[in-house]
Amino acid sequence: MEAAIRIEDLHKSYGSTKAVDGLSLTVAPGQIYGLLGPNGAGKTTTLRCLCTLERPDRGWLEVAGISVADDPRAVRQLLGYVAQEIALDKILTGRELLQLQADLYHLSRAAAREQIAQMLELLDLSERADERIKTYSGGLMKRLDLAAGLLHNPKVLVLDEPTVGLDIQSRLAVWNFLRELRRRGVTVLLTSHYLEEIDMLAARVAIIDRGRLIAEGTPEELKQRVGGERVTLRIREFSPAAEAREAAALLGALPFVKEVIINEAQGNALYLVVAAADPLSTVPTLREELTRSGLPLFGVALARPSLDDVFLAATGQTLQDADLAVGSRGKKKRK
Ligand SMILES: Nc1ncnc2c1ncn2[C@@H]1O[C@H](COP(=O)(O)OP(=O)(O)OP(=O)(O)O)[C@@H](O)[C@H]1O
Repeated sequence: MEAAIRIEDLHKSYGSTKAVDGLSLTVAPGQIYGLLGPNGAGKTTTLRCLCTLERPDRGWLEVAGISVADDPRAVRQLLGYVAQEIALDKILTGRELLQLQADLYHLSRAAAREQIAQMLELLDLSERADERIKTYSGGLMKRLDLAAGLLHNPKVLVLDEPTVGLDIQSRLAVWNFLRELRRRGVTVLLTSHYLEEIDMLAARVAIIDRGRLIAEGTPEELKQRVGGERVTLRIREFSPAAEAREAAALLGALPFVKEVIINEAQGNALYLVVAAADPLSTVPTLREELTRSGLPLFGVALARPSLDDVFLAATGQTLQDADLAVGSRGKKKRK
């Protein structure tokens, strides 16, 4: 079957910043595909290259078998793109904005009326459709933005952080909307910071960091690949690095400990992957081992593997920590 989206060896730099560094991925038709990664990982740049808004330095991009470089107009017809920032004319009512969008896409009057009614319904906007956009909450604006992106019935919908900063009611509306699109066979490529969201909605996920693919598969596969139960130990609230290394070597030698990762961003907490049916049963042994070497134990937490563990296993930090690290380095704003 022909892929809905094919990205091969995509490269894009801004000056000395490598935003995307050799990314490849394939999205099957009708699939919801998640791109997960911290701030600055290159997600938006990838989407913008795919949607003809940015020219790649190198690489091959294809939508439903059509080359983005060779036939950008045809690709734009097939695609719907909803950017992270909302740019709506707030003087208009929701319905007027959708009508304007329908005119831009040259929809017939009848088709426009039907599509607009459907989209308003789908995104739970009908009640507010005839009020001016300036009276809408952020969540309502985002939903209207999504409706506008879908008006021309694209086969492939590209969404950049569709739920970031939304209240829970709007997030639920967007999730229901995505599930409905899946039912209708629309291919969706979406980025998110929210691990649970991708875990719940996406058939496959690509985890990217610094412009590179670090893991790809179904959420289940990825979680199984990192395997094991998780035990997070804090020796102290903030442990010196040398002490954390000593404890890691000590605990790493225990037969049921498969892996130890030191999380610098979390006060050198130790993330242990343990082979035990009940991870709680390992805690007394871990504690004894620390006590024997004169080390204290500040805190313990247990968890099943999550997509964040996939990121942690590959990069040595959690997604949230990676976001904070980028935040503190300062991120250039898109013009
Ligand atoms: N127009 C631009 N000019 C200069 N640098 C840019 C531009 N666009 C992106 N970058 C840089 O490229 C890198 C990747 O940015 P990008 O926005 O693609 O990441 P992202 O994963 O989408 O992050 P976020 O989740 O914050 O949107 C970052 O270092 C960013 O500062």
